[in-house]
Amino acid sequence: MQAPIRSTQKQTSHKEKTRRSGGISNSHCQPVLAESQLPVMADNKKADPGHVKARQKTSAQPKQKSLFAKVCEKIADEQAAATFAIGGSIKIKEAMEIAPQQDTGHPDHDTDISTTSSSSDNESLVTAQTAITSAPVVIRWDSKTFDVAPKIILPLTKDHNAQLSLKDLIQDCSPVSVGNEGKDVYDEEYRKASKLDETEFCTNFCPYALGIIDTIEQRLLPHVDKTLNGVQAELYKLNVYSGPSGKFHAHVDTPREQAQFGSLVVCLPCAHEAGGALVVRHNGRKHTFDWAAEQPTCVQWAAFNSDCEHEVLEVKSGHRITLNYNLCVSTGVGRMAGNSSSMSAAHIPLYAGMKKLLAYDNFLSKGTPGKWHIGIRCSHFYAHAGKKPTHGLPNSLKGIDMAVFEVLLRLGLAPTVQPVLTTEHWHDEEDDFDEDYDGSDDSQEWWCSDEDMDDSTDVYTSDEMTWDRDAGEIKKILTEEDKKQLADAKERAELAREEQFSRRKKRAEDRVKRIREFGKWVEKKRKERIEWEGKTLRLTMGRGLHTFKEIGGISEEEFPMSYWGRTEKPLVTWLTKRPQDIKAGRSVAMRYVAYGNGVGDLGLEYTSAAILARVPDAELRGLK
Ligand SMILES: O=C(O)CCC(=O)C(=O)O
Ligand SMILES: [Fe+2]
Repeated sequence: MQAPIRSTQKQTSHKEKTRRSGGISNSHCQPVLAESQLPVMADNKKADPGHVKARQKTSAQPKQKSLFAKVCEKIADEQAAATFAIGGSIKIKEAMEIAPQQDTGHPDHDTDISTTSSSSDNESLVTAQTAITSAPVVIRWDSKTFDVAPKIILPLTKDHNAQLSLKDLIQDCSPVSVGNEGKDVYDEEYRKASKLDETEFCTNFCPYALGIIDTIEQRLLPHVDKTLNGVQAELYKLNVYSGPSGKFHAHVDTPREQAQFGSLVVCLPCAHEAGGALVVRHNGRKHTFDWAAEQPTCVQWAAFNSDCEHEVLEVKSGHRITLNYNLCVSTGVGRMAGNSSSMSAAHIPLYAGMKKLLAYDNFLSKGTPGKWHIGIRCSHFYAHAGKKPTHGLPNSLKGIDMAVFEVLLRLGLAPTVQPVLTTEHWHDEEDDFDEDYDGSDDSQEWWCSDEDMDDSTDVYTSDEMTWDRDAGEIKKILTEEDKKQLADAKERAELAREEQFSRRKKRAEDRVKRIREFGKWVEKKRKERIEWEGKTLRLTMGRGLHTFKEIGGISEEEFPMSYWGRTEKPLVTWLTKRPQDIKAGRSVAMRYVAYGNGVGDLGLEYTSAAILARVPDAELRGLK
């Protein structure tokens, strides 16, 4: 078991957790980057770099600024509107239509033909709709009482045995603990539920066969050629939330695998009369899946990106029985990100806007060519450390983040995903400041301390004798000549010491001067942050992703330096605003991991990540 990273982190109170919800409800099936929403793409002809170049001499700067602002705005809009949770409902084939041996879980495709009359010409129109239905769901499980594995078929029939099988199932489930600082704890205030682990039951229910996984793939991972990747749903629990008080407080799922991008909850057809809604929140939006009403005639499901906060509201009565799956990206026959020959990134509206922006030869023209980067803060959080060196990123980028990545890749900007370690620090562009500079004005003191000086001579003298350092002994009583030579040596050493001292002093003074100038620069930049080219604030970025390392009792400030080492400091023009919530979100994710839905896997945590892309200078972009 791994120790929680940054054990100094405080736990969030339940109240605090539940307070952090937004109130805006959004359509959960909105496609990412809908064409109609991007103003800069409206005219294909204008998106052509040649046209742009010809026209830009006259009023390029204001146009470029406004295009830049539009692209930034577009990314923000898309991040705000991107799909983070979807759901659906599948009717159970009428019990009477099912022969006893038909509990295979394979779907039936019913053709439902309806006829409507056209009012204008009396012609009949026939529409056919294929609806998938599910067979009743069968669960067999390890009994604590019987040798033979009992089974339950949902929905329950009215007969007495069926009711008994529900009672047996509930009895054989164990109370669910939560992971808190590496220990299993039962905290019914936080989570009241019971469960069977995946090794204790089996079922005929198959989310692939019912089209659920296809839907998830299209809606939550809508980015690349489908032949190169897929969604893998891994069943890991059966949960029962029973009335009157079954619930699960707001939390973020513990990432169990690095390729995990989401969670799928399937609510089985078993009556729970009221309550038990699943509420999923992301970026101030929320989506509620209230399944009580349609029980028990349907299988209902919800899938969401697992870094989104979610909770199960209190079940008032009955039993809410769910199957829980981890959703992982499977790379199939090749790497996912960017490896698709039939890649659709060029059709993502953001692509045209970015391309047009790059066509301005003075876009990002300040600073050293070849060092320009653009950066986009990811909309989701990612598990950044695991036992394996491979992280699963960029392959497991979620929804809108993957769409942005694909666009940059397609534009030849070689994007990378890097962890954002802190948003607090500002760094100088070129200077390599000492790690131990503490930022205070009296820091000059360190350079004149005695310990700091090297011994510049290997002879220590007194009036009468000499100490030979190598031989380790007093050599002889000194003659007058010796004394003179030693006095000269002492003088030379003194001079060398003074020279060294003033060299160091000068270096330190320069450094302090640069720090002060940098401080002023930071202030200036802070003031002009709104300006489009003023977005060069520096985040501490991890160079890359690491294998997991246990670190206990270390503060958040110490953590990046001691764990990630010296961090890279590219000059980044951010296309996303400095997000207020990134730091809070990241902390929240860490707290939730300490008290999340998994036990014993506290070594993993979420962090915020950013997509950085290097922008070649104009010549290499083919503009000069
Ligand atoms: O049952 C649900 O709706 C959600 C359960 C959940 O959040 C979990 O098991 O982590
Ligand atoms: Fe959860």
